[in-house]
Amino acid sequence: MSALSLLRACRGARHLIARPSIFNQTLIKTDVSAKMFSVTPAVAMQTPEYFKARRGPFTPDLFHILTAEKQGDHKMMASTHWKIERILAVSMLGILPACLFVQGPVVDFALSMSVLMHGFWGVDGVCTDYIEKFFPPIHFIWYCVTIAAIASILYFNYNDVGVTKAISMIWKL
Ligand code: HEM
Repeated sequence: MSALSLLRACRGARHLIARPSIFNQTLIKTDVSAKMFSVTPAVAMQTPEYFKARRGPFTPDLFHILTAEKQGDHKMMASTHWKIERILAVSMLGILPACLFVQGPVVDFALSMSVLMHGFWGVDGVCTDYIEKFFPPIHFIWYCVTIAAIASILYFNYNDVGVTKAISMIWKL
């Protein structure tokens, strides 16, 4: 019964697609309401400069000069970086379940590095998109945290049971 009602509702909505004039009217209405509720230039001017979206061109700061960013001297194309991130994410689909069945130094290393690098790039992107503007040293802090995490996990893998064994030990508790 409910399926029938849904079909009827869809049939009723078909005229919306068949009659573009409906959309024109909607557009006109939207335009009117946009004018009614639009922010007046006086109010817009009150928005502090600091909170406005940055569109560039950017003045390179020390961090970008050191990393040769934004000077036409990129070490890697952004698209190549994007592809590497996705290849890693897809390979994690195999690495994570593999840890359930195989344990040892190779899997320990693969699991640690893939999760760390994936997490690093993920949070780094979040920092660039949302935090850097309000707190510029965030990348420096995040790099330090990541280096410390990599050093700690490698130390644990070489000098202790390794991450896969540790996870299975915790699981057995
Ligand atoms: C097999 C497991 C996983 C797969 C296939 C996967 C896949 C992905 C993909 C494709 C993205 C990019 C999304 C986008 O750009 O819109 C992403 C983002 C992210 N992932 Fe994973 N991921 C996995 C596990 C993990 C784990 C274990 C962590 C934690 C260390 C993690 C942390 C993140 C973070 C922080 C982001 C960025 C989120 C954002 O941009 O809002 N992921 N993941």
